[in-house]
Amino acid sequence: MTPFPSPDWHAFAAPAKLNLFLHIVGRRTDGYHLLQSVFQLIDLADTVHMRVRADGAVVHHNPLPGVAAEADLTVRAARLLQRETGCTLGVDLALDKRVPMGGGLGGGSSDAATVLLALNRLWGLALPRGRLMKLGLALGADVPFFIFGRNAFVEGIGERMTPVDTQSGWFAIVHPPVHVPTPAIFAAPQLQRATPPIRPTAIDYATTRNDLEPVACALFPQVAAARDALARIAPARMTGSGACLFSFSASQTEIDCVLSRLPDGMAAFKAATLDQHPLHEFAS
Ligand SMILES: C[C@@](CO)(OP(=O)(O)O)[C@H](O)COP(=O)(O)OP(=O)(O)OC[C@H]1O[C@@H](n2ccc(N)nc2=O)[C@H](O)[C@@H]1O
Ligand SMILES: Nc1ncnc2c1ncn2[C@@H]1O[C@H](COP(=O)(O)OP(=O)(O)O)[C@@H](O)[C@H]1O
Repeated sequence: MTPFPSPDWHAFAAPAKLNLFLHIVGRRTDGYHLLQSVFQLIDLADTVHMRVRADGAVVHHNPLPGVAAEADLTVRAARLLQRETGCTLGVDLALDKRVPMGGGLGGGSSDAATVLLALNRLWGLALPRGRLMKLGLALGADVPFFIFGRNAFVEGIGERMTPVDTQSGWFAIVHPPVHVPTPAIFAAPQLQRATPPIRPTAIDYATTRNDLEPVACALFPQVAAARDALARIAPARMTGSGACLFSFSASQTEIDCVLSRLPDGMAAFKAATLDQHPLHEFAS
């Protein structure tokens, strides 16, 4: 449902992602960690509502609790695009937030990517996809993936992409009641930082893992408890730097069964794989 039912407003999806595995394979001289990961788009999505303004203003109509309008990645993405292109148009923004924040599901990055892709069209900029991806990296390491718009083997800090075919299916996603700060996970002395690099490949759950998971579980008992609860029922893995955990199956019935067996009161939901970002055609 659009909060602003008017023909001038347009609604765009911003899907979440899961990291099917995440290996830390090294560190850059600036301290940022080099990763290898398969990023999977899922059908859980925010909706970003936008209306073009002629006066150049960027106005956020419903800021998120705890995130000032100017700090919101949607506003930052629109302003970055104005600076880079000299575009004199502006935009009204409103968000239907469905992707849990700080869950390792990339919701904020996806909102930013959707703004870049949609304004590329609404402002008539026609920037190539590669240029939008470079711009996006300045907003967050996950943004280039969403602009790339296909499931991918991702390297570097998130800027190198190889498309991969992933298996279609369903996820049970458990959301422990804790905010995991990404910097604390990357700064932990016990983090495994030298996993041998692998070649871009289809996901093999048996030979891959999330290197950030043992650290998040050690520092945040709620993550460990949720992982253990899910792992008692089905294979469980953390996404990103946490806090969410997931389990995959090609069978929706099996995932419904997993969800029904979780302990009462544990926040969890179902999501399906996506093959492609809904706005993939907005850049070429
Ligand atoms: C690990 C991932 C996988 O998708 O996790 P999620 O954010 O989805 O959980 C991302 O790459 C997260 O990247 P990004 O979202 O940019 O991380 P930020 O919160 O900006 O990073 C906070 C801090 O973590 C450290 N950091 C982050 C990413 C990285 N590749 N190496 C790092 O060392 C840096 O110290 C950075 O200042
Ligand atoms: N539009 C947005 N949606 C979500 N978070 C945002 C947004 N803009 C800025 N943020 C900030 O980014 C942080 C990380 O958000 P999110 O992308 O949801 O998590 P993660 O990086 O764990 O996947 C939030 O805690 C919030 O402070």
